[in-house]
Amino acid sequence: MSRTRIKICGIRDEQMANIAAQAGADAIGLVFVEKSPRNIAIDTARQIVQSLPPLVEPIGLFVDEDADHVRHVAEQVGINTVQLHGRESMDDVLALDNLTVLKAVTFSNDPQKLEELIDEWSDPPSHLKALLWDADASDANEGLLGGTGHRFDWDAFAKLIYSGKIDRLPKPILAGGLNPDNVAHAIEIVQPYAVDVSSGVESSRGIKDPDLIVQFCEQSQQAKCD
Ligand SMILES: O=C(O)c1ccccc1NCC(=O)[C@H](O)[C@H](O)COP(=O)(O)O
Repeated sequence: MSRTRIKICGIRDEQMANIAAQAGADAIGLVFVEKSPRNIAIDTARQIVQSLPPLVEPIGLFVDEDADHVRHVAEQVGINTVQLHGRESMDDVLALDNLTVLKAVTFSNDPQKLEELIDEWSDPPSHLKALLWDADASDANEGLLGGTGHRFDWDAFAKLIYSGKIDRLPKPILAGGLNPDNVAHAIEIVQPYAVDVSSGVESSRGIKDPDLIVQFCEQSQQAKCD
């Protein structure tokens, strides 16, 4: 039986980072997107990274930034893994081959859009380790492409996984609209490599709630995995 990894995104201070780590999070997300309510400064991010216990991965999140900027921030903060959460292409990923990359993609029920997505991300380079599947929320939240609490059709996604059509894609991380009440059910349906949450563990926009983080991790850990 394998274990579903947990990423808590949009951490903004050391205390919350350590609550997440203590609760069992494998990774925390640090958002470098100016118009996000979860955006943090480089100095704050560096302090959070330095305060983390070993074996908890800090992940820097960017939207449509050029490679030099991403590399510069990663170096300043001391992170080795980045999440590209905009409309980045395979070429953008290839330009970051000194980093581990997670690429966010939008799940669509439209077969043609799915085919295009599969074509684009099949046979990835070795530093592209996972695709983070999120809901299409481009109209919501001031145009932000993530952290909106929107979910997508998990049953359709599970069917796609079991069809074998995305076997040549990087490992799937399930995101979008997860919270402590639905994460165990989502894991049981989809059996993703990892789950990712932001607004589902917040008491208000951009403000993380320690109790919800703990509940989210407990529920994820208790879910039945294949
Ligand atoms: O978190 C943000 O503010 C954000 C801003 C711009 C692009 C992406 C962003 N977050 C991406 C994440 O990894 C979220 O955890 C993911 O979209 C799920 O969000 P939620 O539905 O709120 O759990």
